[in-house]
Amino acid sequence: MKPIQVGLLGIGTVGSGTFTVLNRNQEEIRRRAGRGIEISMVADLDVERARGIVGDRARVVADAREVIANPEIDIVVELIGGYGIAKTLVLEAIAAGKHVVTANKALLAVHGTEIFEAARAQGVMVAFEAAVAGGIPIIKALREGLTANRIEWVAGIINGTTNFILSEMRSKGLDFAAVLKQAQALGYAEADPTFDIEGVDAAHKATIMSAIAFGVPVQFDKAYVEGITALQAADIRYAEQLGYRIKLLGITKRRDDLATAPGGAGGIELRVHPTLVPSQRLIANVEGAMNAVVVQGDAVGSTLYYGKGAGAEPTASAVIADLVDITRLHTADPDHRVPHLAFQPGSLQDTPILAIDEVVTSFYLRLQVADQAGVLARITGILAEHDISIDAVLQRESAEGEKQTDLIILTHDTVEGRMRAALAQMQALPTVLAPIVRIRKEELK
Ligand SMILES: NC(=O)C1=CN([C@@H]2O[C@H](COP(=O)(O)OP(=O)(O)OC[C@H]3O[C@@H](n4cnc5c(N)ncnc54)[C@H](O)[C@@H]3O)[C@@H](O)[C@H]2O)C=CC1
Ligand SMILES: N[C@@H](CC=O)C(=O)O
Ligand code: NA
Repeated sequence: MKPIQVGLLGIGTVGSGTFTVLNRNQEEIRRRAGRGIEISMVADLDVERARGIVGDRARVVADAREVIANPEIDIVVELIGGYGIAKTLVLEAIAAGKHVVTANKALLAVHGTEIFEAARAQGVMVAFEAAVAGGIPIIKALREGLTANRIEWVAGIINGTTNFILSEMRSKGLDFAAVLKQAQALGYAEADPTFDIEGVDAAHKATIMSAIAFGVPVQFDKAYVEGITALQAADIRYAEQLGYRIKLLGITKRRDDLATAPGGAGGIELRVHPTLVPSQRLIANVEGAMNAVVVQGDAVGSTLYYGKGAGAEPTASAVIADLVDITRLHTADPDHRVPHLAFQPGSLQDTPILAIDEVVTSFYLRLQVADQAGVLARITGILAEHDISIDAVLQRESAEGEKQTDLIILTHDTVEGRMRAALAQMQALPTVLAPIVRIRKEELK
């Protein structure tokens, strides 16, 4: 049988990895897919560079629409990125009856509903394993392997660039900007690296996982997003002393307590922020550009998925897995395929994504305070007034003659809105000398 014909849109980091791996493992992949898979056409604005990569093994064009218009092409792989031209091209490919594979989490987190609906109407598949945690088969796990479970929460290190930065800062004491440059040179960072360091990329991925885990539409606009740019070396050190590591986590959690409250509609937490995690947890020890995702299901308990979340060949591994899935399934009745978001389209629910004030976590607080009697009592008094209980307190030994000190407080779980009110009151105290640092903390049990 003639190999299935693939057209690649964009042959940068992931595109070139896909081309290389598909060629290198061609025979093995054919034996698995039951049919050869061949990239016969490539579109990239930089035609010369693209030709340098593919040689005479595929036709290279500058205009992606030539690929989409080619009736010989069965699957279009979008590896351009972003919400702009990529969206137009994906929708045009679907309209032309092509199956689509994409690594573009930004596109799916923001426009997924429209794209999946267009694909359903056309009877084609949109596959996106590479969009979340690169080479880790987390979409496969959530959508298929864990399908028996009522998923309770998902938490993960899902941005390699920021994990690389945090690891290098902690272990080598390196400077933020220098490590970011290294991450860019290694091909981990997004075209616009603010997406990485401000938590946006992780929020795109968390949004997709949330939709699949809980059967709700993708709603990136409702995600709470906080990156690592405000993180200070002092807090990484204090966290370590207290037995914690700071990781940028993407978290999505079902709030059954709200569903069972009188008149409660339930709710879903969807958030990305720096998080203190106990150092003994496996996920706290995930270093460098590696990713890891913990999924808590009611039947299976806790499962952990670990691997490379970025880079050319790890991401290509996921792109090619999707190509194999489509090769195996494209002749199947569309109703017999795995639904895009794991739940049948008519069974998605409109459970609300909660505002950050409604989220429940524990907290790490660092207050720079005047080193004088009664300060600690006043602060703990404010926390008590807001019904926030304290788990641990650490006070830095002040040097001879020093008039200020650092007070570190770990709290038990509380609703964020309550903490916000307490922080405002503490910040107004004349004995609190600098903006209070607050970092959320998760036990991940
Ligand atoms: N780099 C990584 O480790 C990972 C990337 N991704 C995603 O994969 C996608 C691709 O990322 P990279 O390969 O890193 O990007 P890249 O910037 O290395 O490659 C993009 C390629 O698209 C080409 N391009 C731009 N506009 C085009 C157009 N209109 N028509 C044809 N070609 C065009 C560029 O010339 C470039 O060669 C993005 O959505 C990214 O978020 C996902 C997982 C990991
Ligand atoms: N920029 C992303 C690339 C993969 O999605 C990351 O650093 O994880
Ligand atoms: Na993946």
